[in-house]
Amino acid sequence: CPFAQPGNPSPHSHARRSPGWDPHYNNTMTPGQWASLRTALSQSIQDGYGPLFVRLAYHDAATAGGAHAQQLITNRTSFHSTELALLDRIKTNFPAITFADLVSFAGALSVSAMGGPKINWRSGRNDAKDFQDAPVDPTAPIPDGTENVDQFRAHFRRIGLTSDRDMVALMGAHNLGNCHIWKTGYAGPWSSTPFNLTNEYFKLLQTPTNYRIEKILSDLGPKEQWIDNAGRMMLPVDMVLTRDASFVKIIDEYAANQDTFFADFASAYGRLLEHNVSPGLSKDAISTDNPPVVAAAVSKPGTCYPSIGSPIFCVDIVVDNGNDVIFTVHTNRQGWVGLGVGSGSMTNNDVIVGYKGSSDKDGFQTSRFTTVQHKITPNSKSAWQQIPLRGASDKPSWAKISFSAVHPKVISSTTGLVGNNLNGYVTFAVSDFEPLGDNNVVDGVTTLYQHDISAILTKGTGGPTMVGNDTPSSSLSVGAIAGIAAGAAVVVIAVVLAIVFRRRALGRGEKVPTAEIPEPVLPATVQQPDAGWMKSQSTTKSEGPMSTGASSSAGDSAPPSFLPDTTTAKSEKQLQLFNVFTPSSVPRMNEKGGNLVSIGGSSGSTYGVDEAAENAAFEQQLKQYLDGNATPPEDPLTWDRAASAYFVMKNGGSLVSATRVRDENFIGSVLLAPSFTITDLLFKLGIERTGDKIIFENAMVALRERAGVTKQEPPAYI
Ligand code: HEM
Repeated sequence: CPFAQPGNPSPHSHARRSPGWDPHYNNTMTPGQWASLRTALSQSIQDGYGPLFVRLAYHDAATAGGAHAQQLITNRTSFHSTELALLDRIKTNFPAITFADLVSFAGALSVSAMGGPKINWRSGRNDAKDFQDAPVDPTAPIPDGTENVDQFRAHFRRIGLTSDRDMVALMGAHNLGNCHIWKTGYAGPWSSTPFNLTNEYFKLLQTPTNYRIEKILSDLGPKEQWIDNAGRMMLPVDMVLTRDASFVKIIDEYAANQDTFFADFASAYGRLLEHNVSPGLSKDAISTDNPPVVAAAVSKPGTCYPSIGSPIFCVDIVVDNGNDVIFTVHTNRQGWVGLGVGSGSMTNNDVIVGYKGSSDKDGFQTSRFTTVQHKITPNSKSAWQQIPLRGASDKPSWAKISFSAVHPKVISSTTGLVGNNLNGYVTFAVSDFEPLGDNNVVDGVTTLYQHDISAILTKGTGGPTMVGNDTPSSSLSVGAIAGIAAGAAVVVIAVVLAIVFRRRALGRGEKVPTAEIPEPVLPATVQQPDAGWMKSQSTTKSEGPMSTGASSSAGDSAPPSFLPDTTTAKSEKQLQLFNVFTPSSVPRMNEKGGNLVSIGGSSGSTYGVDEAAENAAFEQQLKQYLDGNATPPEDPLTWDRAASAYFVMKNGGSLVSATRVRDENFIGSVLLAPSFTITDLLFKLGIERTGDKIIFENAMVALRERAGVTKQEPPAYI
């Protein structure tokens, strides 16, 4: 029996194979089809799927021996759902390939496409029909990252990789990709180049003392990972490698010589992908050449800070309609953001960084959905805005915040910037310092960056130059920023942006006094729509294209206090949420119905049920709304319990799996409100740049087409 291999934890599964099992798969793909498949996959890899494919192929091989892991394939709600859904789609164009081969080939191709070695790859994997049909126990556990040395070795031995070299080399795949807090409770990338395979992972493992424990809270429970100053992480299991003399020797070897790592990786990954594969494998290797250029995916956007390492935040600066300079910050951190804008004489008082515990849970306290546009008025010397970042730690953690300042031509009365003779700089500062409770105090800045403002104005963006760097508990103050800027002997607009990490989420190993983290105020019961409130919101004038009504313009005025957790605060949050879907500036879709908001089409997992029926039901409902024959649910609070759309919003991270977003019935919520760009929405809904984003984007475009809504999209932010 080809499957009765030593270490197979469930040899009896062979006996349960259904009669239709044909271990001898005849590949009927033509060379031309292989070439087209490479092109199709390359495109997806370029879009960021590479790490997902590498991991998927590993899990498939590790659980079902390359015979199509039914655990993964049939369970479309698994955390591999994004990439599986994509492969599903690709597969329809390549009926001659088995899904097992497709999964495996995608992994192999991704390795070389992302700068890694060529994998010697052969086709011939069979598709199992169901769990029983899979030759290896498909319920074999996938390691979760907390394994000790013995468990780690045992895992690899079980899948036929017995040497320490194999194991260490394979772990080098963690140079790629990210941990996703909503999938595993861990967060962040291991390396500075998550879309390029290099030996950086091993170099980093050579100095484990650069890492400190980071506590992360999410719905998946408290986790501990390791993090360095650049925001790169290591799982506990990665660190295990540094605690075994034999592993350490190999780490040193790979760190010193990338070629050695590549050779060993190619060998080990190649064998892994053939683990337990029947003798039906073709003799000829299929080329895994044709590597696409993925560098673009890595370098976008060019304004991420720090410029190497895990992006702590990325800033887009665009000149909008000639009047505003809009700073948009994408951050993968939670907490609060403070922004100060002023002339060269900024003082601590000009920059307010606030800290008021944001919700650790889903709910209206989270501002994931908040896009704040802050306008700096012509005569203001300084202004500020503080924004609660999305507190929910169970979602992909990118948030987007926009600030806008009036064009420096206008600001010139206070800054001295005149006309197009703009040779100033915009200075950014990133901080992970901790402000003092609710006191809104700036007490440290870690990293400074400058933007050449003339580049911003003439080209729409300026490349960042790092001008200062300090340790996390830096003594550099905002005053120091102004000093550095002034020292550059140029007229300066200092934009100080401080990101305050919520201590509870990014514990830095310290316990947080509970007093600093007020619990979220969540509605105890479903609130009924408040007709009066709705009415008043719908007449609110929007301040700008990205305004949610949550913005404030400040001038030199004293900063308002933080929103208390009162009814007012709650209604403010409601407003923010509401505006996500029905910005008041948007013309009504039709006379009766207003803008389409959330559609509570389906809830729970939609995959595996009758998709066609669900889609039909959705269409029906959509039509009703558009025709004005039904009114969409108005109060966002009611979406909580009612709608799957709400899942996206409320439980977004944990439930935004591709399974859900791929189905148009699910995303009806997103709409028909043309003022929202898809890009905006992706951030609001917590959808990351890789798989989910693409699927979601496509689905939204399709939906819009059907609804006849046209909207020009700005270039993608990330
Ligand atoms: C004991 C062994 C291993 C453990 C415990 C482990 C654990 C993990 C965990 C917890 C994640 C984060 C998933 C997420 O949050 O999205 C991850 C990601 C990843 N793993 Fe592993 N892993 C192991 C071995 C491997 C191997 C052998 C490979 C491939 C050769 C691999 C490739 C990857 C890749 C590419 C990612 C990033 C995926 C993405 O960007 O979504 N891992 N791994």
